[in-house]
Amino acid sequence: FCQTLLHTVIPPELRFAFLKLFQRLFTCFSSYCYYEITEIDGVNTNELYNAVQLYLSSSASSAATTSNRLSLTRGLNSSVITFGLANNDRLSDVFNGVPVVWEHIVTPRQSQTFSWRPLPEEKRGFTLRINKRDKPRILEDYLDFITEKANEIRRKNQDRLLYTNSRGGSLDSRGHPWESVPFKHPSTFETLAMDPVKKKLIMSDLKDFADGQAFYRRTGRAWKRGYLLYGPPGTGKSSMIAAMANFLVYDIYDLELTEVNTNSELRKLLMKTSSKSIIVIEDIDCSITLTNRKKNNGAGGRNNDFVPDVRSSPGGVTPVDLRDPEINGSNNNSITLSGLLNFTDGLWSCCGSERIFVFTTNHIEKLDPALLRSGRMDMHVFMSYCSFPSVKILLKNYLGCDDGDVGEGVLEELAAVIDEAEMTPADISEVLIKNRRDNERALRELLVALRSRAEKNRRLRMEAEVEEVAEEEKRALDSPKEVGGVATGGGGDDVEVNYKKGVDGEEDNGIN
Ligand SMILES: Nc1ncnc2c1ncn2[C@@H]1O[C@H](COP(=O)(O)OP(=O)(O)OP(=O)(O)O)[C@@H](O)[C@H]1O
Ligand SMILES: [Mg+2]
Repeated sequence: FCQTLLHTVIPPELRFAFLKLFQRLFTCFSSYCYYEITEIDGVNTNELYNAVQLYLSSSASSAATTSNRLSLTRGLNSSVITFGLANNDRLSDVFNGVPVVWEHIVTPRQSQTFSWRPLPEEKRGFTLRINKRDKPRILEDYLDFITEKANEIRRKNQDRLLYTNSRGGSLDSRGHPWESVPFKHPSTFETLAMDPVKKKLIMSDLKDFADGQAFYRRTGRAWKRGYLLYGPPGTGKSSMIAAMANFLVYDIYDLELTEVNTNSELRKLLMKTSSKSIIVIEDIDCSITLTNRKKNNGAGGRNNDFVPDVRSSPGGVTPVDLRDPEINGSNNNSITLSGLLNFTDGLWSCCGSERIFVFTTNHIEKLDPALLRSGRMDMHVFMSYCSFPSVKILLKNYLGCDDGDVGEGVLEELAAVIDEAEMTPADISEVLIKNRRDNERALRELLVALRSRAEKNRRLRMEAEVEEVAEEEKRALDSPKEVGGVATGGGGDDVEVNYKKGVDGEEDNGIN
């Protein structure tokens, strides 16, 4: 109305000045402030515009039931469809109890101004309207909140990625040492068969970690956490990593140590990982060989060195043998234990933040104590053979059987035999998958498998006991009589651990 009045009453040469004056007056008397966030800021893309668009998409999706017109988009690398504000539409929002209004304004671009890159034909922008008296109280916090929320949505909308360094040290066209594929592993904590108490403990630990930015800053600790998963093959170590990634919505970096030749290469790989990620070294005892630290101490060489395993190196050739004292002098041409430890908790480990390191092994007793000492791997998680609570989870996953669906007798029999059978969740899954069309048959077959495995274990144990007694008798006959009753300490430095025991040989509940 005002503009029409302006056009008819005011002469053209005075119109612009009048318009300016009118706008000033309007701003003075209006109780609102207006902020324009344009899509293109000069020639650059305005990050804030993208952030607002994403942030409003979450509000728009909830308004989808009431609004007639919304825009829909699906980003590159994403399987999620996002809602958005349609052109020249409005949306109300409330932040800290303060109402604000967003308007999406799209106007045709007047004339193509000179630019190094082609500009879109439309000028797009958001206008934020805030009450003047609320502005100092919320504006900055609100924009920070929007940026943070947008990052979170962006991450959730994008498929997570599984990275690998299987290309060796070579870089891609963007100078990146990691290759990636979309990560779509379906394992979750719900499907993971393990002791529910242990599971809850791990989940709350992960949650505390993800929410712990303030805690880590306050205590001066790098925002990272280390997990060591150990146990027999097929007990769910890799499945647990996938469940962790799905739970936290993190990317995974699967580090193939045999492809890394030097400590500096390892450091570069670390520097190229993003935050909110899980860095995994699987089967750490197989991918590298640990030289005996104590033995090397006297030799003058560096004592805490891993050597890439000859068997797993391409062509069976070890890049540099650190056990050779002549080569041992330089630490630049091979990967060492100290390099690996620096990787996990040295100064370099905190470039970036919110990262989880996970090592897995079938043989914890083969690992260097330096890797196991407290503070290095924050949590040692023992993945055990299938227990009674775990088998119930598998029955639910594979057969859809809840507690009430399985007869009391069958449950009792399962409980009686499961521990002695020492079957892994992978073994039990196989039996259940094969018979999944017929629940009764599946349970029958499972009991048969468990009983036969338990019987086999019993026999093996008895044979071992007989053998041990025979060995002891033989030793007693062979050894000269002990004088003075002083026993000498035997054995090496190795810490003896079996799957039922913790690192120190004490009874272990599976989590240290
Ligand atoms: N705890 C578990 N819960 C559910 N499924 C499991 C579990 N453990 C193993 N499985 C099943 O067995 C298969 C192999 O498990 P997974 O690869 O996680 O074992 P692993 O401990 O990593 O073995 P390895 O030590 O050989 O790497 C998985 O595909 C999964 O279906
Ligand atoms: Mg595995």
